[in-house]
Amino acid sequence: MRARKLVYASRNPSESLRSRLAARGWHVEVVAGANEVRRSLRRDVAMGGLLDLSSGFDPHELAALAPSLALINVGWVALIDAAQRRNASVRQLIRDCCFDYVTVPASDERIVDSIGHAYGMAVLNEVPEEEREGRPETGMVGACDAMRTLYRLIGKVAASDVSVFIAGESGTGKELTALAIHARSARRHKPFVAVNCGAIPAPLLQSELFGYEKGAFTGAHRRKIGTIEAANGGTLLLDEIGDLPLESQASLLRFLQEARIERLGGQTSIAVDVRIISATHVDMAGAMREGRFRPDLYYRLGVLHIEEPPLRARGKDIELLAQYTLDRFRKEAGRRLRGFSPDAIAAMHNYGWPGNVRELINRIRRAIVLSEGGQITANDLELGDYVTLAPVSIAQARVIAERQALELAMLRNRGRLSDIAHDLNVSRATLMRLMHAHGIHRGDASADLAQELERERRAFAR
Ligand SMILES: Nc1ncnc2c1ncn2[C@@H]1O[C@H](COP(=O)(O)OP(=O)(O)OP(=O)(O)O)[C@@H](O)[C@H]1O
Repeated sequence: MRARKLVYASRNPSESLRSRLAARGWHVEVVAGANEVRRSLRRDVAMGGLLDLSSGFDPHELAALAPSLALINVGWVALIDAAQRRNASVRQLIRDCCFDYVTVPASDERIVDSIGHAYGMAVLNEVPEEEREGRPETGMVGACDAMRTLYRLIGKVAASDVSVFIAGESGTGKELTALAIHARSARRHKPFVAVNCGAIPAPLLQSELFGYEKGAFTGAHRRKIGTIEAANGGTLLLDEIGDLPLESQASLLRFLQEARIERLGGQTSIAVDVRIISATHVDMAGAMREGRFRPDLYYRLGVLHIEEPPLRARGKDIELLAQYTLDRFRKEAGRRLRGFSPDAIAAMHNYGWPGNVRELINRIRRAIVLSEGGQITANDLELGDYVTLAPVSIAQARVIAERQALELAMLRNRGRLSDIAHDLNVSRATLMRLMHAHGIHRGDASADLAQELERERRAFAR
């Protein structure tokens, strides 16, 4: 059994209570002031806390105690006298921070029992490390099948040096995945440089990517190294690659073929060794069909293809991510927050998360600051309308289930048409019809292109 530590904050500690606690296996530390309380608490393990308000803490001292009382890993019990029970600020403090209170005089036995329960609740708040973190070394949280597949893929991809294409809806974690690949690759001690191709005006993109020499154009007062050169030896993430203007696509393709760049206004070509990872939420098949993206560049960029799962397809991971976000930002609340109410959990599962993990983080951070109770509710997340699913007819339920099955099979099989069809036990023609009916384009893209990609990959390998 692990040692249970108890911080006993009192101006007048009771000897008999101390010995009763010791007899029940508690390692008791007696402290008198807010600073001592803070120093004796740990954040990484569950602990018990006994706050003897009846021994006389003034309001100023209570305010100083607030950050310690807000720690989620400490199960606090307050001791108060009858008069304090009528005091509004004491009542508020107990409601916000304590699992229980005992009105004194009371038997030592009663107090020790209450501390045991509070500690038990604090233990429940501990999320097992492996479950909470998913992949601690990548900063990625998630334990669902789709995320486990992603971790495996990241491991494999990191071991090779070919270019990687990451597709996925906005906010699903494409940049985080790129970072994880870099961090686990042989290039990890060299730079990781990210450039958002969609955010830089087209006329400036060439000089941003390739750099320029002094005097290359009006205003070029000194030489500037471009992002490709800045990433030399390391990894370059071309984010929102689907928005890359055609002019830059030609220059990028040339660089990929020759592994050399020329700064604007420069005379010499410079050898650059970078690994390219590109990412987009754009439907690339559509972009190529409409002539907005060069297929030859796409094949070069996408030797390996990763599909980032949308948050709505991650099941229980939604709760893991929510808890992780709350733990990360809870200090912004300035008071104790004891997790999510059941209606908040239900709403998080019912909602479709168009903005994916980024939206989840934003909603929770806003709720941490604005919520007033001890728990974050569906209304705090502005998801009050999603607590119960609107009644659905059998026909609607079929459509929802069908789409879900399609999305999951596409993730499992990374867009390979014949495998998806096999998985779902339908013909390829039926699969195409279903995808069309559900307006699923990305899978369409990866499906058709995966085959061409595979051909290209083989051609490169030869
Ligand atoms: N699995 C995860 N675990 C923890 N945090 C995550 C996870 N996935 C994404 N995030 C967080 O969500 C936010 C959005 O992630 P990121 O920027 O990587 O998404 P993206 O797909 O690149 O977005 P966009 O398409 O808008 O560029 C970031 O704050 C990131 O840290």
